[in-house]
Amino acid sequence: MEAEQKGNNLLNTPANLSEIARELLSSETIKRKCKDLGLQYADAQPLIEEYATAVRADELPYMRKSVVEDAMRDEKPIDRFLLPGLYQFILDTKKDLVDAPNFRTLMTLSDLRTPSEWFPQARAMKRKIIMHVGPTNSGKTYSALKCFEKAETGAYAGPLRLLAHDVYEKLNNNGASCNLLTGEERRESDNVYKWSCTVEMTPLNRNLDIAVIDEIQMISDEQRGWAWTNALLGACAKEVHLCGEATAVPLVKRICALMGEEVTVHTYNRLTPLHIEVKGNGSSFSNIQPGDCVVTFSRKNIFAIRKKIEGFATMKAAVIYGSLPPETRAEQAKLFNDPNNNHRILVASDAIGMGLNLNIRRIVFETVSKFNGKRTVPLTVSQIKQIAGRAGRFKTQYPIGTVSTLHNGDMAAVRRALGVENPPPLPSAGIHPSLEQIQSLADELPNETFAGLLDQFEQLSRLDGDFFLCNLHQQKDIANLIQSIELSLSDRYTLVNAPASADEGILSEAFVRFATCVSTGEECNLKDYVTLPHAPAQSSELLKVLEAHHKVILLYLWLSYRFPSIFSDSDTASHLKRVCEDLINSSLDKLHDPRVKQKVDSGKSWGKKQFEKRKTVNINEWPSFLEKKKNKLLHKLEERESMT
Ligand SMILES: Nc1ncnc2c1ncn2[C@@H]1O[C@H](COP(=O)(O)OP(=O)(O)OP(=O)(O)O)[C@@H](O)[C@H]1O
Repeated sequence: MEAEQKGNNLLNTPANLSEIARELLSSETIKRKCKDLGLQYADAQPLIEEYATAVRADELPYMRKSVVEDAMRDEKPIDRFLLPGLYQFILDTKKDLVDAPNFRTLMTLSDLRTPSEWFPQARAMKRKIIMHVGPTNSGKTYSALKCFEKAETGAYAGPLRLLAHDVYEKLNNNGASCNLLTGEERRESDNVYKWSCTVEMTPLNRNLDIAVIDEIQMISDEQRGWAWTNALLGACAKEVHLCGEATAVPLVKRICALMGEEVTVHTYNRLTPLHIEVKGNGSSFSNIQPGDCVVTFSRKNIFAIRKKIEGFATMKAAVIYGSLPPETRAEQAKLFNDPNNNHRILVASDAIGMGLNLNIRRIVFETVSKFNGKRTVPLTVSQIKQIAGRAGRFKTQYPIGTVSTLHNGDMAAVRRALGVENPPPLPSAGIHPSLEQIQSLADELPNETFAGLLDQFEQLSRLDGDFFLCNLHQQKDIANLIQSIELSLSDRYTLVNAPASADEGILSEAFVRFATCVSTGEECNLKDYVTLPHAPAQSSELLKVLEAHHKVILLYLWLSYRFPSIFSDSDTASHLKRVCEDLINSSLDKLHDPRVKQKVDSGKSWGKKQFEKRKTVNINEWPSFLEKKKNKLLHKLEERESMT
């Protein structure tokens, strides 16, 4: 199915713009949609050609040539991508041809060309927009946070729970009281009017002195960009400070111009020098030294590289990757940063790019390409800069950063990327359907499933060139997963936007059960769904299971704030979260044990086999499963002893 999907994407993605008319004319989706509109295909063909010509000539404000080229580079199925623009084109040029009765209503409902009007409270204010832009380690966030600290009321919005916690703790330690607001956790005190939040949780309805929106370049993120767009458009603050890459400046200026707001830009330079080595490390880990961070992009590679490095060095290596809970990442960062600890080396993915203070002497890229979900592609200039920039942090043990690669042949790509002065500006900002928009669509299309409504929304939505509709794949997958469960539209909307994915076994199983509790209104006890083992995981596969349990616990906590009477046991959930994090930490430590590593790598470990079987075992059965396994091993030992 997945292969088929990939195949289709490639088939529907032309190599260059001159081929789009041909692609549109041969598209089954376009043929079907013309029929839905009551358009004879013979009438539609010349229109499609005219539309393709207008796109190529960059004449359509709602379908800019640069945005189409970006979509082609990302291998998006171009017929579906161009469809909303085609609707608009037909409506503008030949509306008499269209006779589908509810087409016009649907088009009005999915008119997303003026997102700034969605936030009237913010539009009624006179806001100052101040951008702090510069490379990693240039002190831009530091400056914005100083203003936040001094303000009476305000919000900091960051991309990660870890960052929100960091700012919350820093401010409270400095005597500037601050609340914490993330999807999974709220710590609020009376008479405290400053919030440190994850960006999705930014309090948009409060009048504030200041809002700091961190990592503003994420406004173009395919999945989460909408949260930055909403924060930028909707923050009711007298001063809105935006920190991030300079690539965001033109887009932010265009969006602010729509609102009649001026933007002041402060540019920062790196606070510490960044030295690029002359050649790579000859494909060998023998030269890895204290303070080095080896960067690679798969979890499997991270563990394999750690094993190799520990084979050469007497030191241990800490590890950081995306699916580790942020708390564990912070714990591993602490081990690495502590000069008195033996974890003097770090093996990490690009998860180090944001949110962690790391005392890195040298970044060593093990590879300069990364799998993008479809295929392996070279790292972008921005990715290389962001990762390399983590070396050499101001006022730390290593004030001069160094960058290198494992393989000599990769040095040229790194040198080239770091030499790019002005990477291409961001093309557009993400947006996301609101509950009200989906509700109106559902009123028009009462027989449509929720995933079908999202599909319709994607196909009908009309945007201008500065905005794009964020990827709704994850939401559609969850919507399909829970389609058979009876739920109100607003509960379904909440659930599909939960921070979870439908393709992770343990998590999706728990998701269905949680959604069932929402449907029946029955109280949900987390202990019925998560039973943690008593001992750390002994293989990286079992560690993965623990990571999945951590996600289930986080999902419960997230739901406990949306459906408090159903997911009411947040104390137990918080307790289990800590236990799970401790287990993950000690598992990472256990995996240093050479005996265990050997077993894992030969693929014959006790842990791996157990995991294979565990795929069909309910998580509640883990302890008894372990017990059975232990008895079996004891029995084998007894047998062996009796033979000798
Ligand atoms: N004026 C300053 N005085 C003391 N420390 C500073 C100052 N400016 C920056 N720093 C410290 O330097 C480090 C980098 O600053 P900051 O996090 O603001 O950089 P940044 O440009 O936002 O980079 P990143 O994207 O990596 O967060 C931080 O540890 C910060 O506390």
